[in-house]
Amino acid sequence: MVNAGDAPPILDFSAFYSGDAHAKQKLVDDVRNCCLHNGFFQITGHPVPSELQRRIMHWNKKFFNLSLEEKMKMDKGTSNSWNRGYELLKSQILEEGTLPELKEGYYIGDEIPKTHPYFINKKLNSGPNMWPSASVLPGVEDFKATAMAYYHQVVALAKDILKVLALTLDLEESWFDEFTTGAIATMRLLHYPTQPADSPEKLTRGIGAHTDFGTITLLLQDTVPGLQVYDYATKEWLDVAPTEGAFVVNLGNLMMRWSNDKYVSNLHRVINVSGRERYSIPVFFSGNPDFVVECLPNCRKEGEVPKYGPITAEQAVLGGYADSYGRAERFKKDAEGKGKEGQGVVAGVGVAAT
Ligand SMILES: O=C(O)CCC(=O)C(=O)O
Ligand SMILES: [Fe+2]
Repeated sequence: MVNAGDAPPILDFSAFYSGDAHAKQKLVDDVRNCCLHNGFFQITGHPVPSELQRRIMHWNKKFFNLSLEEKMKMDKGTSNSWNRGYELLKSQILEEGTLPELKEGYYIGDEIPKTHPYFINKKLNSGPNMWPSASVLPGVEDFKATAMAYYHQVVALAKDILKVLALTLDLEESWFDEFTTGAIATMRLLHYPTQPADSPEKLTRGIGAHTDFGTITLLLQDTVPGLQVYDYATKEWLDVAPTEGAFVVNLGNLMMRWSNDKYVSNLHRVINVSGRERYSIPVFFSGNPDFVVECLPNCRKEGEVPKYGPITAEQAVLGGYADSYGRAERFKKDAEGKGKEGQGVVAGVGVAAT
């Protein structure tokens, strides 16, 4: 059981592959409890090799060590229109009323050539990745190979987690297979610099309180803490402790909507007061962009009308994008107008992410 005030539990996902029906059922029951509670859990015992996790984290750090000038050549705002590449520090405000976020990012996805129907039809985040050149980042070929191997393994794991989610709803394990075929997922390398000592404590965020847009998110943290999940019952922020080799799994807004709000896409945030640089890597699994999401079976009572109408996965995910970036733009304009940074009070929370 997960109770109010409990941090997300660490579940051993090897039960899914073990052939031990009892252990597998226990895993399904534990995952269901988490989905009903706050939509967060951690998993160990998954098939993604720890060596691959270490290598991608190593490249994460090396990437952000590049000069700002080099990173800006891959700027995701100006170098392409399909949301790949570098995102400058302070580009987002996910929590209304807080300061632009102390994080920089780098977006990677499936390597989609310009001849691919997803590129031609401008599907969500679809196109070629933006990589640094070898003269700028020696060993970049290894970075690419590591990033893509990692990406594909995590996407495969996301599909296995969706099999478990199907079982939590008493559906066939294969229930999400059509949705996961041709799925889009986006990974972002993240770097949270140390928070300057003089930054206003109440307004400073690595990433402001938000919920994720997609279906599920699989997050790798390094050893530096900072991620917190909101607990509505106790009105407290719970630390999600970095656990070696583990993925933090959380449900996104698409899954909450799909389940008729039975399952929870929960608020979370990062505040890096550790005095150390923090690195993390979320992979946001959106699903097949054209799949029509409509109240899942076993998520409403007989005869009850679903809360939400049908929507494609792509539309559901796109819905939140504009909000968070628009907010950062408005903030900058406002600050320029007032001639200084740091106006505003913490008011409400954003429903946004990637
Ligand atoms: O860096 C983290 O620990 C969390 C990142 C996150 O919540 C996000 O990118 O949506
Ligand atoms: Fe998030």
